[in-house]
Amino acid sequence: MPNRSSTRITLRRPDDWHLHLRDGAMLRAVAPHSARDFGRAIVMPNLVPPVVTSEEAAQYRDRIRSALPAGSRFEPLMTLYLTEATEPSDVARAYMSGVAQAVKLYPAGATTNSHAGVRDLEKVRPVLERMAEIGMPLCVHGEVTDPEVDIFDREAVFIDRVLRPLRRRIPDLRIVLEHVTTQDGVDFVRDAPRNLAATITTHHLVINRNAILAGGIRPHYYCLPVAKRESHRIALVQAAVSGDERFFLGTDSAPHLDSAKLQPCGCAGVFSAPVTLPILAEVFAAAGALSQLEAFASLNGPAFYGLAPNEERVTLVKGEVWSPPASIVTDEGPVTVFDPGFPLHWRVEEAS
Ligand SMILES: NC(=O)N[C@@H](CC(=O)O)C(=O)O
Ligand SMILES: [Zn+2]
Ligand SMILES: [Zn+2]
Repeated sequence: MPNRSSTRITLRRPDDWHLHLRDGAMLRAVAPHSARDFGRAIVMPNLVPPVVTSEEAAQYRDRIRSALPAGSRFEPLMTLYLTEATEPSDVARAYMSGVAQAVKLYPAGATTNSHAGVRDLEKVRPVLERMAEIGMPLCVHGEVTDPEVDIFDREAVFIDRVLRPLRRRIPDLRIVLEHVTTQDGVDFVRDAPRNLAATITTHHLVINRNAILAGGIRPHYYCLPVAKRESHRIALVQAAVSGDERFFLGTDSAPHLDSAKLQPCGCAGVFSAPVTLPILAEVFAAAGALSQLEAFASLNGPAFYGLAPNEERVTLVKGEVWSPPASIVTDEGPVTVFDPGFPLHWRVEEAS
């Protein structure tokens, strides 16, 4: 058990329940960073073109495995990108055969590579009903795309316009509200039955919207859903450290080349995989809740997905302040690593 006052904590190896690994050169550059610290990850399907069918998911899983360091035991858990043409039978086959653990709902236009997503939820109702029957989770990017809705309100409006009606129509559907960013989202999950959960990212536990906009514009803090005001960040920290099994880590580590972020219209995404565990240790320690880190990062996620926690352990050690690399290199250029804006004392102890 993690010891509250100690300078070392040992946990079951954490998993990442929302991760973007991309493909090609980017995949090869980022996969080892997740594989070093995490046991498993739910891998997002928003490639170009997206990972829609069970066959595409199986092929993508092979490409991920080939990008892992030799001997790595990291396990990619695959998701299918829900389109209005998705076949219920293909989804069920992917789940039953273990090729995919979940289906991902992107409202068309809500985020990076979401244009092939869903415009009319009625069209995918047969898929969702089938998923409810077999217990397959639906991961949801929870933002409306209505341009009339203020970007800071898109999650709260999505909950009222889309999630509440969906819960009434298909109450048995298991849902993960991905990268929850608001008090509204936290309350919605807390008040719901146990078949609804939420992931919380590393960066939304650390930054509020000032990080993006105050004192100069900082594209590396721009992601979707966009960070909200401080009271929402505090609500997320409280949910994460509460031990409530419906909240668990999904880093949403979403690498983009610096050349794509640093544009007049830069893309959304924060790359946090290499620094997530040290940052989480700081956040949980500051909240006096190091003892809850294992529940958030290593236990609650597998419980929701019906999997056992990892047998392996990792140890985090508190010591001198250290500086993580500001960026990583890929064959196509650098990718900036999330800077939490505070010093890091914790490190993952290297296996001896
Ligand atoms: N979170 C982001 O800002 N971006 C993600 C997409 C997503 O998770 O919405 C990406 O793929 O870049
Ligand atoms: Zn998303
Ligand atoms: Zn994401």
